[in-house]
Amino acid sequence: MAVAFVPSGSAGARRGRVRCGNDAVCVRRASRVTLGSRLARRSVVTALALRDGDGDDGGDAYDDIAKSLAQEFGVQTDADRGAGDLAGGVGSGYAAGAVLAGVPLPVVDDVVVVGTGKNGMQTVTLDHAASSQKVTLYTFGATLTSWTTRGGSVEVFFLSDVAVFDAQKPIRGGIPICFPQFGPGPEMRQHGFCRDSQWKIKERSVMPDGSVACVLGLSSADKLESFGGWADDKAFELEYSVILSYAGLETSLRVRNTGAAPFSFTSAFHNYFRVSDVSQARIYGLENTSFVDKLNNNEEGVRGDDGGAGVSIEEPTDRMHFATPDELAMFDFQNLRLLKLKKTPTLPDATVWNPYGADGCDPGWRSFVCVEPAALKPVTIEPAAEWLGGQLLAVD
Ligand SMILES: O=P(O)(O)OC[C@H]1O[C@@H](O)[C@H](O)[C@@H](O)[C@@H]1O
Repeated sequence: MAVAFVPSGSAGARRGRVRCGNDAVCVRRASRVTLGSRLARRSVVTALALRDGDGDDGGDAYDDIAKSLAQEFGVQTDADRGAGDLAGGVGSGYAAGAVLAGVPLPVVDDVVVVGTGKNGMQTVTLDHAASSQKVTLYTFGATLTSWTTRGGSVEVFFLSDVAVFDAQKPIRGGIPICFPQFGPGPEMRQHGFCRDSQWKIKERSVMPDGSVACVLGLSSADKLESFGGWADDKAFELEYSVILSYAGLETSLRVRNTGAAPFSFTSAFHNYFRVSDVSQARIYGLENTSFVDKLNNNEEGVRGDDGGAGVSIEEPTDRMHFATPDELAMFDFQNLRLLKLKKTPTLPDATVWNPYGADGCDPGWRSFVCVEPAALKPVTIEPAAEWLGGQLLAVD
C-alpha cells in the first residue's frame, strides 16, 4: 500500500475524519494564501510520505498506522500500485527510480539500529542513507533527540546542553510527547507520562522504497509507576511511529482504548526546533487563529492578519492557538532555512513557546522555538476505538 499526502485545497484534505469520541467529522478550511502558507505548501503537501511495511521484518503495526493515517488525512491508498505509479511526491520519483533500477534495499539491522546513548540508555537510530538523513530516538520517553540532514551538516532539533539523561526525568529537547495531558492539570503532572516512561520497541522496518521506520509501544498492561493513578481505571495501547524517507521525517501517535469505559486526553508533539537565534525565526500559518496567552492570565485573543509577516518572538511567549491550518512553516532568516510542518486534522491546534530568558529557563533558550501540533481540547475515545495524530516535517 502506498499512501500520499494531497494538497490542502483538495477535497480529500478537507475531509479528515476523527474516529473517536464525540467529534465524528472534522472539516478543515483551505489554507489562506499568505507568504507562510505558500512556503509551507511549496513542497510538503504532495509528498509521498507513508509506505507500507510489507516484505520486511514484520510491518503489521506500521501497516495499520499507515492505513489509519491515510484515513485521517483523507488520502488515496492503493495496495497494488507499481513503482512506476508512485509519482506525486518529492521522494516518490527517486523511490520509483530506485525500485526500477533494482537498487537493493538495505537490511533493517544495518539501518534501524538498536544501540545505547548517553548513560547507557537505549536508543534506536534510523539511517536513510539515500537522502543523507539520520534520526536518534531514545526509548525512554520515546523522545526523538536528533534529526540530521545533508550528511549531518544540518541538525533540525535543539537538545539542551543541560538535558538530563537519567531515565527518570523527561529529556529536554527533540520531540517529547505530551499525553494524556498537555500542560499542567488536575489529574496528572505537566505534559503527562509519555515523556518519562520507558517504551518498548515494537517494530523496525525498511519499506519497499527504502524508507526506514521504527514503532515504539506503551500500554496500560506495562503497569509503570510513571502512569501514576491515571491508568488505574483505564486500559490503553499507544504506538509511536517514526519514519524517515525522501519526504522528510514523520512521527505519529496512535491511541487505542482497550478498556470498558471511554477516556479523554489532550496531546502534543513538543517540537524543539533549533534556530540560529530566536530573533531570526518567523512562524507562518497562525494568522486569524484564536489563541490563549498562558503568560497573560490565559487571556484570549485573535492573531490578526499580518500580511504574511509571520509570528516573531520578542518576549517570553507561550500561546495556544486553536483550529490552525494543517500546514505551518518556520523560516530562519539567518541561515535561510525553511521548515515545513504538515499535521493531521486530528491535531487541530498548535502551541508556540519560548521562555526568552525568563528566570530559571534553559540557558539555550535563544537556540530553539517550540512549535507544537496539538489536540488542546479534550478528545474522548470510546471502548475499542482509536485516535491517530501525526506530523510530517521537511526542511529546505
Ligand atoms: O518545562 P516543561 O514541563 O518541559 O514545559 C515546557 C513548556 O512546554 C510548553 O509546551 C508549554 O506551553 C509551556 O507552558 C511549558 O513551560
